[in-house]
Amino acid sequence: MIDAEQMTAVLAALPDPAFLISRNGRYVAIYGGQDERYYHDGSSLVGQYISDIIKPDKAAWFIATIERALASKVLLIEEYELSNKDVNGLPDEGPSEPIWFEGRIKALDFKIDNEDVVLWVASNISQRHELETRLRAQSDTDQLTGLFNRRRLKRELSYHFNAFRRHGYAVSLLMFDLDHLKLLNDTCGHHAGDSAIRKIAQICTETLRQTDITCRFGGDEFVVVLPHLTLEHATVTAERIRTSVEQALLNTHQLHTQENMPVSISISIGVTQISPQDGSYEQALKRADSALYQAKRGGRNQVVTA
Ligand SMILES: Nc1nc2c(ncn2[C@@H]2O[C@H](COP(=O)(O)OP(=O)(O)OP(=O)(O)O)[C@@H](O)[C@H]2O)c(=O)[nH]1
Repeated sequence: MIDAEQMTAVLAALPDPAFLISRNGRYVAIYGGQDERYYHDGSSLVGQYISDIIKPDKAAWFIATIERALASKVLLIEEYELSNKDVNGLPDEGPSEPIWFEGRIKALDFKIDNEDVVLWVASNISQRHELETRLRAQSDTDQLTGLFNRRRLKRELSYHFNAFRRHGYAVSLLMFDLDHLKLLNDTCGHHAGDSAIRKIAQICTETLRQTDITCRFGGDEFVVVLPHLTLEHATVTAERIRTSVEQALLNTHQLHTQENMPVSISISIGVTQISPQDGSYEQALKRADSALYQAKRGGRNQVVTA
């Protein structure tokens, strides 16, 4: 049988810190979590109250989570970020960066010092969290340009379409496509085509606001979502992008049509605004696509509004 002394040693050896915390946020006890590569020594917390040592917004979340665990009696699993700078009195020894924790919180079915208590095990998941963040960013990003990809565009469009319906703010869309990219590829090679695509992405990033959402829709097609921009202003923005591209790519390559007419790389743009008649964002996208088609038919290197 394990004796009391051994039990104390077992609790001290727990790889992750395990806190006993009362309903009103008092640290009743702490066991384990003694590896300074992963954790700060929390022994100074015992007897102190969360509300006295943790910043108010985070403290409120801890107390609400404890209440939830006590009310539900089920195991709660929560992810949160905490730095030793967020907690008064913790030593500097330990990780220098904020830590991402997975908290596993369970109500105990007995009281300590006449108070309801939860067991809160806090595991350092910073490495896993960083990997997840990186993978999520990669799965949303177009590799050639670093812009958002089509998958992320759908999420953004869905969000702004719903926000438009709820709050009624203007949301405009640009859809544009390079002119004569096939000719550029065929004449100067695929690398030249790639670098034209990248240049256009760079112009968008430099021209647009941080809150605008630029995506490579596929191939040589791009979509930009412009929240809080009316059709009129979106058209001005589209024209600005078109002229910037025209100036940046003018005469960069000697291209000629089959009829030996000189051509330069430019973009054609369709512009539209989400309207109350749209049943889905796809309808607005289709409208932008039709406007883009009109721009191509009208001779390319132009903006058409729908
Ligand atoms: N270099 C390069 N070319 C691409 C990429 N994605 C698509 N393309 C090429 O872009 C061309 C797009 O086709 P279109 O839009 O019909 O051709 P276009 O010459 O731009 O003609 P217009 O749009 O009518 O002006 C195709 O030749 C594709 O192979 C890419 O990532 N890099």
